[in-house]
Amino acid sequence: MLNKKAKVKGEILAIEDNGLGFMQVHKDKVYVKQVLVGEVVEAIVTKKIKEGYIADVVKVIKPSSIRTKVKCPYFTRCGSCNYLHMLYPFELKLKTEQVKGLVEQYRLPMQVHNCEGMKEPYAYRNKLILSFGKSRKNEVVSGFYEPYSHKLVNIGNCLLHDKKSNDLIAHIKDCVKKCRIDVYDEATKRGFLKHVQLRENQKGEFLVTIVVVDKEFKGKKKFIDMLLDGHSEIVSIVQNINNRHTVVVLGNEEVVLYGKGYIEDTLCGLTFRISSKSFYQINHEQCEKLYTKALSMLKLKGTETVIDTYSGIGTISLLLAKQAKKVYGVEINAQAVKDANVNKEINGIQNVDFVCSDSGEYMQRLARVKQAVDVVVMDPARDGADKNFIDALLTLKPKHILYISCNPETQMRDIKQLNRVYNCKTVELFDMFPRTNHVESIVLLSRK
Ligand SMILES: C[S@@+](CC[C@H](N)C(=O)[O-])C[C@H]1O[C@@H](n2cnc3c(N)ncnc32)[C@H](O)[C@@H]1O
Repeated sequence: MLNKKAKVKGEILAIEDNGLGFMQVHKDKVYVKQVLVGEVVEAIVTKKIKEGYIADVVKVIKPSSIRTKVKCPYFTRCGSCNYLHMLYPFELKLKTEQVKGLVEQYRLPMQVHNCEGMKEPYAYRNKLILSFGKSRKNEVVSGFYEPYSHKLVNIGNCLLHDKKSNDLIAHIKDCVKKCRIDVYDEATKRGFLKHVQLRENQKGEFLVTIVVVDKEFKGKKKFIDMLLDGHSEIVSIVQNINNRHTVVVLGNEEVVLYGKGYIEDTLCGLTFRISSKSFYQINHEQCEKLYTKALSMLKLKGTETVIDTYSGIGTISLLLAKQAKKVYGVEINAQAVKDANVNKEINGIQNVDFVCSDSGEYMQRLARVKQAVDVVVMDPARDGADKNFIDALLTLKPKHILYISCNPETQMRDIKQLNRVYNCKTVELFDMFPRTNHVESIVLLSRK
């Protein structure tokens, strides 16, 4: 049993899927931030978790040869990146090895291909959420959260965002201060401004979403005028109202304060409208590679009916439409479905229908009427698919299932259940989130 602030010393035996280095200290498991396999380190315990303890590294006694100088001044505190201290080729290798480990753990007969990285693995994020809060001294703090904590780290430039985003963050912070906007304090649950979400398209245009606790926005005009002054890259500003005291960033209600309330982006040759509440892949370059690979893996003939589940704003559905007879996109977020229907119009595509539904329930409905389905594409959130969904797949038995995931752990868990009916040969990995412990993965399952 270790106390908080206990000093521990030892060798890092593995890097876990969550990016933390594993160290055994007598009977205790200690997970150390920002270390590498084989390193001998001294660390200080900061938190007790179910599996053991979280610790911060104090001194690297024996550094790894793949350790590199970190270029970010916030790295030791901020929770956005966790692999900045590792040479990038080794990050790709680690991600590949970790997925191989999962495949072995679930005893799946699959070959894991090397993770496809970026040439320049920085400045790729097209979305960011700047959170606001107060320090103990009651000063305004704005930035990203520390990992495993609700403490905010005051961020200046972030390496994962381009110069335009970083400049806009600085400008927004300045406007908040100058307009004396009351920021939200998590401790007292008081204050007005919680977060600002930025979304950028390929043209460098921004949709700015201001998340506040109330519809009444005192000093709104002055704030908006100041935000826009000299910043023509802001094409729209939306006020999002979130008065729930939870970790969920966006509320349901929105008011458009400036512009159209959305931005448009081009991806794989199509145009997509994106609203603040809709999902859109955060790495444009890698997303194009991912979608291109996904489509080529399916080898559609043009005669198939495809169900694209967890379809977001319809990106995959609309790309698939060119190669299939009919596509149905299924998405739970009503705003995303609205965007998807507009995207269908913008791109002049007719053979796609979008349905607002829970994907598991939708699939169950198809299973009850024994609907013939050729192909199911699934791209769920990190939790993976639920029992309803997997059971329906096993009843419907489509010829192919293409499973895209941002969490290979839940993806392999789900594939294990499908494996008695489906063959799966390869796992394709794309580094959608360089310098973090996350990776995107695709598996094609073909009925035995
Ligand atoms: C990882 S995103 C993928 C979106 C889209 N395929 C893309 O590539 O842009 C997952 C999507 O699933 C949606 N979603 C989450 N739970 C769902 C559910 N139970 N049923 C249907 N959609 C769901 C989310 O709103 C989100 O749009």
